[in-house]
Amino acid sequence: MTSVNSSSSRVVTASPVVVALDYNNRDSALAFVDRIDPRDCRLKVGKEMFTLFGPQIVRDLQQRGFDVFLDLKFHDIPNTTAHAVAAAAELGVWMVNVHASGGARMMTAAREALLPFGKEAPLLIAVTVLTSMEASDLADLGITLSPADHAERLARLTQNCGLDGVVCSAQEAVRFKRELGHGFRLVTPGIRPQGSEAGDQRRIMTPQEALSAGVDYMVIGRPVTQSADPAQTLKAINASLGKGA
Ligand SMILES: O=C(O)c1cc(=O)[nH]c(=O)n1[C@@H]1O[C@H](COP(=O)(O)O)[C@@H](O)[C@H]1O
Repeated sequence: MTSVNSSSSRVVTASPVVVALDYNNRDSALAFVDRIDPRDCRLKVGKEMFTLFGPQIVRDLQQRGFDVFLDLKFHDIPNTTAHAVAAAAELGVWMVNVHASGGARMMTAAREALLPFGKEAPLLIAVTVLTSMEASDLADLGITLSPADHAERLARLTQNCGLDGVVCSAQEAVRFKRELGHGFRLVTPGIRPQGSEAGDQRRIMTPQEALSAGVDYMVIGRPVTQSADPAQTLKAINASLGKGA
């Protein structure tokens, strides 16, 4: 089920897939994007591409009809973070994120910065514990909770600050949906379609497992970007989820 937003070329997709565009070459990134359909996924632009190519790469993707998740994981004093989030909203991105460990005042300032944008405001989510971190990394920071317990603590803080959801591990999805309610969005990396390489991801789930666990948006990078036929790979993932275009 798809519809085109009449005010722009933006296409609204029913797919929960967000393709991570991790490219260091603009032409390669756009060549990939031109092979896929905005009815089949949204796109994530992270620190590498945004640092190399700036806001124009976001506009280039939007002009092709894609919703963009601007994954810059802001973490700063409340005033600076609020202005950065407002700048992302000015750019018209679909989703933007901050680090929950920036604390309640920072997250509240970020949320309040989006109020003037009304219904046009991007979804505002927070990163809990990066999937690359394990208990010993948290212990180095003086945090004695397990990664899952610390992630839940940060997710609760995020919810109390009125944000829309969190980035977390798909392994935490069942617990978070139970504890935080259905409306609180969960965005998860570490998703691998059956038969694709895990690469450096450790605790992986298939798209179907992630959907069953309650994940709202699944970030998938290399299994799609390095596929010989990315459009077909995306269609197969969406079909496996019952979310075909
Ligand atoms: O914030 C992220 O997107 C992110 C958080 C995290 O904890 N783990 C993680 O893998 N990611 C990102 O998710 C994407 C996963 O890409 P693939 O491993 O290629 O599917 C990459 O852009 C990662 O930077």
